[in-house]
Amino acid sequence: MNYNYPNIRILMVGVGGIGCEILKIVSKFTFQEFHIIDMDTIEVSNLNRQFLFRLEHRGQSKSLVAAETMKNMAPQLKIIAHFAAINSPGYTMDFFRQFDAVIMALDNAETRSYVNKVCQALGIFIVDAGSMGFKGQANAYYQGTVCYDCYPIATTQKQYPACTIRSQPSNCTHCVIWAKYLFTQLFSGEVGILEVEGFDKSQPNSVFNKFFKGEEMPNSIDIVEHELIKKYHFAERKETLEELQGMWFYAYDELNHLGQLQYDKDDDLHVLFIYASTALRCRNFKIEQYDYQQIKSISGNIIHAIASTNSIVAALEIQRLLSFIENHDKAKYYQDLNAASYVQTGKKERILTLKAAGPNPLCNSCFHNQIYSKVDFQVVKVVDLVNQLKNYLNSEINIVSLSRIIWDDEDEDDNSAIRDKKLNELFKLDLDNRLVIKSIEEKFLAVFWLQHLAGQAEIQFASTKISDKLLKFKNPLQHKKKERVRTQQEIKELKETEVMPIKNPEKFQTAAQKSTEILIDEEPIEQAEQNKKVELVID
Ligand SMILES: Nc1ncnc2c1ncn2[C@@H]1O[C@H](COP(=O)(O)OP(=O)(O)OP(=O)(O)O)[C@@H](O)[C@H]1O
Ligand SMILES: [Zn+2]
Repeated sequence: MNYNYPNIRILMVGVGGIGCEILKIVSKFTFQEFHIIDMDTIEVSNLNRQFLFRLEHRGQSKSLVAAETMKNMAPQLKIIAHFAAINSPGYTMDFFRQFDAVIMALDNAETRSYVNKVCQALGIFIVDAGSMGFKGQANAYYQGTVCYDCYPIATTQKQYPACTIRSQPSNCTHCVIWAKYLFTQLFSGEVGILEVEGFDKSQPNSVFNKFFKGEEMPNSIDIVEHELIKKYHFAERKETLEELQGMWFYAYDELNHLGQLQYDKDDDLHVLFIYASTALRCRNFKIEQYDYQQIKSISGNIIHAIASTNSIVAALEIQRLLSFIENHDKAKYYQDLNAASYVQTGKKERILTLKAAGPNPLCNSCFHNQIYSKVDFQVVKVVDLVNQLKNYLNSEINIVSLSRIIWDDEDEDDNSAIRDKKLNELFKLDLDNRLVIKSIEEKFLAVFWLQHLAGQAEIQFASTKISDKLLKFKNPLQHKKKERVRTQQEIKELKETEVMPIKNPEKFQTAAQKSTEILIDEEPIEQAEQNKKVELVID
């Protein structure tokens, strides 16, 4: 393999299971720069599949260790590591702007959506993959194609009625969910669904009696004499009531001194509390209890990661990245992009690539009119910015930021409260502020990215047109895609295949039911297209 891309700058977000696989694949490649970013540190539980890390790296930064390990494996690959979250201050649009493509190797929807929004605005190509046990998915997004946010994520998590959790549990999972709400109520400072009152948090006995003793339970539990137990070590047998209380009281006391907490499935003390609380509640309601590992898995919504699924979806991401870099036949290329690959390993192995729906016209992440301005937030007033924006867009407007209306042309009273404020009273100085601008009839007009720039008193707007970074790539090896219609046999297989619903299972089903699915074969052609640059228009 000889993949040389001296003009291409890549950002990879997330250096976990999929990220490590990506690095393995690109270890023979050359890029101008390959940035990797992750805010997390290495845990022992990562080692079985994140092969760039060893036991001695425990507690160290994933991105820094990965870059160091790769130095030996791939000295030619210019890796630049960032030990930070991609959505933290400093990683602004100007940081993103330097990249031609972003590889997402993430484990959460929030970050995916954030990266998607920025890349859609800047015309940066994205490949994305996710895995969940034996199932996985890979997608690619670019301006003008369906984007990550176009269709809301279908949640695969089962929902339980609050009354079942509060007072009528009938299986151990209900008790685990209850134990997590108990954790939230006691240690996070948030109001969970339990909303139990009338106990003294500084008195563990009072808390225990409130939650585990009571007429309403089939089996009320009294506090018995017990020794504190600091660690779970009962894998071989069921623990006694004394032992469960020993765990519960130890964990309660420790957690109660730690301040506000969010449940962390990787923290043994948190899990000890959940385990003991679940087991006690199971005894309260005479429910058969799962073992420690099962309870831990349910509490963290853990589906064990499978290295081979990660490796396949990582390969699909790279395949899409290469097809982006090498392909100059744009029309066909877009068609390919509007497709999602579904992977299934394990007993039934399959990789399916299906055409996705087109962009959602109501999605403002990929709304094509994206404008920018950098001004001095300490100098410019809200009213001046709004007036110039109205002029620029030639419309009455309302402005929404993070789902909050901050300006409405029809609401003089509310506007008067902020019109003379400086921008720094409303917006953050060290981040890109993303505002959605609508007409007063609620029609999308633009996505407006507002940044602070000290000393810039004059307001100017810039906007990108659908960019053509694609044509920057000069690789002589190009591909022409040949379409063919699926055979009846293939359609039958598609319908029978179970796929992973990371996103849009409904969409997959409708796509699978369609009989005119298109498969894309690739064959090289030789024809160079002209270089075009990203167009940045400053009015
Ligand atoms: N906002 C973000 N910025 C940078 N990296 C992120 C961000 N959100 C998540 N990540 C990283 O993405 C990676 C995802 O990897 P993976 O799904 O393998 O999760 P993990 O935490 O390593 O493993 P597991 O969750 O299975 O224990 C993690 O290393 C995580 O720190
Ligand atoms: Zn969209």
